[in-house]
Amino acid sequence: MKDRLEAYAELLERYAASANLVSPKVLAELPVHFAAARAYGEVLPEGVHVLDVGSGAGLPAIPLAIARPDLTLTLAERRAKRAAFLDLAAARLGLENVRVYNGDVQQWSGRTAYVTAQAVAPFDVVYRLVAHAADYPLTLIARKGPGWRAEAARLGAEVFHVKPLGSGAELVALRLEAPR
Ligand SMILES: C[S@@+](CC[C@H](N)C(=O)[O-])C[C@H]1O[C@@H](n2cnc3c(N)ncnc32)[C@H](O)[C@@H]1O
Repeated sequence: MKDRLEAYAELLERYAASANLVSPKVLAELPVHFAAARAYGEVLPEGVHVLDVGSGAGLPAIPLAIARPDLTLTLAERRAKRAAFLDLAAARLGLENVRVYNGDVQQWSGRTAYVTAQAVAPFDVVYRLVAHAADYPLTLIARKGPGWRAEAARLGAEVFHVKPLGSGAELVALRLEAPR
């Protein structure tokens, strides 16, 4: 069977323009994005559920689901064409650990203690989107550029993991022990 990451990259290339998925720049840098997605996995314990907010074309959630079949992931994406692509990708890649929620994550009715959100909003804004669904301690993970420390401070969250990803980006994980 073809490598699943390679198959995902081919799907992205095929549907990127028609479904308005990702820019040509992201397509050209896919190996960097796949490496970043693996870094999320380093923070996540065995067997947990993860809510990925604003999954877009599936970064980091699809490569993460491929690398970590022990995780169960909900991919929340409000744009219908992107959600349809996520459904298609999960089916073609045989990702039984992926569920797609097509809607605003503020209406998602599940519960979770692990949230990822890449290129969606500052940490404190993402927290407000998911607070209704949070189990505590709650872990928030994102790839960030400069400025994230102010976001963490606004939230009063503990920063427990920072990993440089190159080009000034860092993988950052925050923990909230109780609701804000
Ligand atoms: C800039 S894209 C980033 C996509 C992907 N995470 C990435 O890193 O390439 C942000 C995505 O978040 C989605 N989004 C923003 N707010 C959302 C919400 N409240 N509920 C669900 N999806 C949301 C948008 O539709 C968009 O597809």
